[in-house]
Amino acid sequence: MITIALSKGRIFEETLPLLAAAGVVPAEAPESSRKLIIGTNRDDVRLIIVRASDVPTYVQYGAADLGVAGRDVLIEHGGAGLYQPLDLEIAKCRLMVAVQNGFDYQGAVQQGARLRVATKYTDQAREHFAAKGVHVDLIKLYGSMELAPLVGLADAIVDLVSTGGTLKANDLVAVEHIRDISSRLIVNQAALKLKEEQIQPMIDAFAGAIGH
Ligand SMILES: Nc1ncnc2c1ncn2[C@@H]1O[C@H](COP(=O)(O)OP(=O)(O)OP(=O)(O)O)[C@@H](O)[C@H]1O
Ligand SMILES: O=P(O)(O)OC[C@H]1O[C@H](OP(=O)(O)OP(=O)(O)O)[C@H](O)[C@@H]1O
Repeated sequence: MITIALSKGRIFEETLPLLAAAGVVPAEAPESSRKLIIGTNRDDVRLIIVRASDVPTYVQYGAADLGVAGRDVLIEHGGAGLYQPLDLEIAKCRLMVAVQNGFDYQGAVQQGARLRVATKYTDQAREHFAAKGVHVDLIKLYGSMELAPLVGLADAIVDLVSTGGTLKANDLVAVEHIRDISSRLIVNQAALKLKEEQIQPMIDAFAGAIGH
């Protein structure tokens, strides 16, 4: 049995065509089912539905053989025990620093001000500001980062931006680009050795589907 860990929403939807290329069709959609283990048309393949940030953990410990996770999540996780054979070029976005319209970010940085930064991505934020020599107090949040500057919780946020619609709707502007993000196929290193005959063809099918 091969177990693939996916999160609901964009990762599940954007992985569907890649699964199809490997001959795998889920028996149901996670949005319309409360089931966390979803069968497929193949007796030897099942999907488990977990939080996006939990996908690397399930694969690291071998509870799933394969998974799909954003680079944002993989960097925070650290990548221990994971083989990352493919950038799937799905769920593309950018990790950025943003502030409320009118906040003089460059001025604050030049004056050496200590900034309060709210984010879910504390490791990447810490590294980014340390490299710039900017002093920050990091405030860990788990979602809706865009709210923090509006209610005085933070001067800036570090969050994902795709269309820019969420920033715009909340009167925020992006001031720095940290990195481009896309999702990767991740594989448990031990599982790849033990189940190579089943897993390698799946990696090859995914690679073919994205034109590699
Ligand atoms: N607006 C976006 N456009 C494109 N890709 C995105 C966007 N937002 C997030 N992503 C990517 O998709 C991945 C999954 O995002 P999703 O919104 O499904 O989970 P999440 O809500 O960030 O995670 P969790 O449920 O663990 O809090 C992210 O890790 C990121 O790599
Ligand atoms: O630039 P945009 O196209 O507006 O996308 C950016 C938004 O997308 C992500 O949230 P998501 O839609 O995943 O919501 P969630 O994190 O609350 O699930 C991210 O955290 C931003 O809030």
